[in-house]
Amino acid sequence: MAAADGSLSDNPRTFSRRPSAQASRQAKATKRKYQASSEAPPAKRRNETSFLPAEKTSVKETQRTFKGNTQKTFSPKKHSVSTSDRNQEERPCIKTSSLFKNNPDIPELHRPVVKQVQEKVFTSAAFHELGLHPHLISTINTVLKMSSMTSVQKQSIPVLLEGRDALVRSQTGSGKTLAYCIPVVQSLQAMKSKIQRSDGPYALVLVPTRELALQSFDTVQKLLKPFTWIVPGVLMGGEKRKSEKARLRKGINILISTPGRLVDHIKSTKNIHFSRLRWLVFDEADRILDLGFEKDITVILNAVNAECQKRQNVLLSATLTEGVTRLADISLHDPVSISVLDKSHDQLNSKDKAIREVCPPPAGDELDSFAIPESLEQHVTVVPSKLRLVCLAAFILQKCKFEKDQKMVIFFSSCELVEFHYSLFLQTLLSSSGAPASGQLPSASTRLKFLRLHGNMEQEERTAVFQEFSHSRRGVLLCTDVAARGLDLPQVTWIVQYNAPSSPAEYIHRIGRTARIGCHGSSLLILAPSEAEYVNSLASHKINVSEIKMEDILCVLTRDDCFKGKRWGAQKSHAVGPQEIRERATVLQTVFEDYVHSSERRVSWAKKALQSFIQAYATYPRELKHIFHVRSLHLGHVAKSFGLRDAPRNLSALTRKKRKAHLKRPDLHKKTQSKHSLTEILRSEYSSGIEPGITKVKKQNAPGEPGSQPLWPSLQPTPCFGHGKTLKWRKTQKGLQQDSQTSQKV
Ligand SMILES: Nc1ncnc2c1ncn2[C@@H]1O[C@H](COP(=O)(O)OP(=O)(O)OP(=O)(O)O)[C@@H](O)[C@H]1O
Repeated sequence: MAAADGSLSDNPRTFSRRPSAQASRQAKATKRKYQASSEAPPAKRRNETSFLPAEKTSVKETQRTFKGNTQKTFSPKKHSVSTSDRNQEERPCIKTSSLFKNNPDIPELHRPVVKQVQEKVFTSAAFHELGLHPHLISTINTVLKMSSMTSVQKQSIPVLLEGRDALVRSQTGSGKTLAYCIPVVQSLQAMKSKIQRSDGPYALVLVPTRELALQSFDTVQKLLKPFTWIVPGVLMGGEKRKSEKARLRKGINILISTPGRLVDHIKSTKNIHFSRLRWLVFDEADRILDLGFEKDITVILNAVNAECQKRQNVLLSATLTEGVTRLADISLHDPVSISVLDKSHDQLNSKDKAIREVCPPPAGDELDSFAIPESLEQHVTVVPSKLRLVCLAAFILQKCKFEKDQKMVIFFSSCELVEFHYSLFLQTLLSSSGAPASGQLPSASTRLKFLRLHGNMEQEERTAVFQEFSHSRRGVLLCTDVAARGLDLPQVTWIVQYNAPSSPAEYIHRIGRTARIGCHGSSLLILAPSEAEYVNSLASHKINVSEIKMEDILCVLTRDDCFKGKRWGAQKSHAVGPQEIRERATVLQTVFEDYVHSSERRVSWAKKALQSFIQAYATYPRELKHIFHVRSLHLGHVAKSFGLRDAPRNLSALTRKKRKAHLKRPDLHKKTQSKHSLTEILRSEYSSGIEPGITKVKKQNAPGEPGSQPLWPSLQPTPCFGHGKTLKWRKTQKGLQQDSQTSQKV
């Protein structure tokens, strides 16, 4: 049964069975792991499986639901079940409350049209004009298949070849990786005394995520093809430390790492020396500071400074925000500011001036805007909370089922939300695609393919997903912000932001996963009516979005006979009206609710996802609190978007239970009270993967009674950490030290 219907089970043996071949690779990886550990899933997976429902709905059953009546009511189906499920089954008909009643009005978007800042991507200048080693030029031309430079490369490479430090800003997907990799390789291959592997690192590149580390490593490896004596290497969380130690012992000359993992090796490995270091590169520099990595950066800078004073330092990002000024201040020497935005670069002696030009103060009107690729079309849709889930599903179907070769990335605010939607869509949307209905494109059923990526996954699976999505021509990747930075996923056509980002910089990086290097791409931001004001906030950063009406998205359901209601079932052709759209949306919502309510475990799983959503919602920074505040959410309506029929009454109990468990572990309790707790809990994808486990619970007040009242007036969300804070370092005799007062600031 489990294998045939491909649904999920919490039995570790069957857990890895996925409904389609698409996930078989991940499944094998997971399975191998379980076998290796006497069939017990690893801790993270164990948590994950506990989220998963115990029982399965067969494909047949799901299809039956899809083809059901207009679904004002539905009869529960027979599941092969446990006692708890039988209780569910014994229930009489359950009413699906109207999705389209009692919703708040969708406000007119008075969208201010602003002139977006734009940069020219390509130049006519060729790489051979740079005076590089002929083998390096031919590698760029033949292996990377590139001939002309991008604007940022044309500006940065000569400056870095001159030996200067630089602070580099250019739009997403404009070729910043090569802008630093080419000078690093050129300078190291030209060193008079030939580099030996055992010399250790000559270049250290720090990146915020493991996937980005792998990607940068791949680029460096390609460039080094003709220079086999220079050895590149990557260190990242989630990999075996022992094998990394062995590689470090043998020697790595260009070392690419995430900060957490490098710190771990600095502290515990004797084989890492920086005495020969010539380059220190911070890619996605602002993000590295934004994620609570500042302590790690302090350790790294102290270790590097202790052994080597003379080196070139480079900071790069598409959005160099305020926080980066401190890092620039302590790590750059007489830097050159390179900003494609200005279409010029200055070779200034004044560090302050360089920083100010590239990294403007946030209050600056013109200066606090970000360049957006010209070929990127940005959209927004305003959807009442009750309709969010059907609207997202309809959008996925519209693009990825009814259109050819669409590759979509959907951003969520937490790992739990990714897991929930991934499993839900696999079990509902994918099952429905098994049998194409009349009117459906013949190949449409094979087009839907779901993948997910977040920081709670095992590294092996993370890497497999990243590779699979990179090489795929189509598919839907559900992910957290772990995929927002730097990842070069080819041919992504749509970016969807299901949960709004916490800063304009994050918005820019998320949408920047499409429309790379001159390609076309589109983005969609989904907002609730109470969040419509966010459009103005984006406009104040010169970000222009055009509106897509919710009805135009839901309209696609009329193309899919799976969602036909009873009334229309008998009629062959009829004009498609708003009533039919509403009925079909209700059918789809019922499919979700039917699935979620088919067992108590699934209901509890949906509640946990809802809880995670609320927790993430409480972390928006102060300057966005007037738009995104938990008090403006309606619990009953939000619950619908998790397939829950009613506002949960026991969320507080869930929270209390978790809190109790939490208090039993004083180490975690202490952690929760530290300023990093929330950032780490919610953005755990950035951890090096080797820290002790962190409970994903935030201390909070007990929620008030759910119902028609606005959500949880008693909940006082913990102020957000990690947003917009300025880091302070002091230079002391012992090296750099973080200003402790600043680190307490929230
Ligand atoms: N000169 C070039 N000609 C053609 N393609 C290029 C050139 N330089 C880089 N690319 C390609 O452009 C894509 C984007 O490059 P890269 O990932 O370095 O962008 P980025 O500016 O670092 O983006 P982000 O800000 O999102 O990290 C990559 O696929 C890369 O191979």
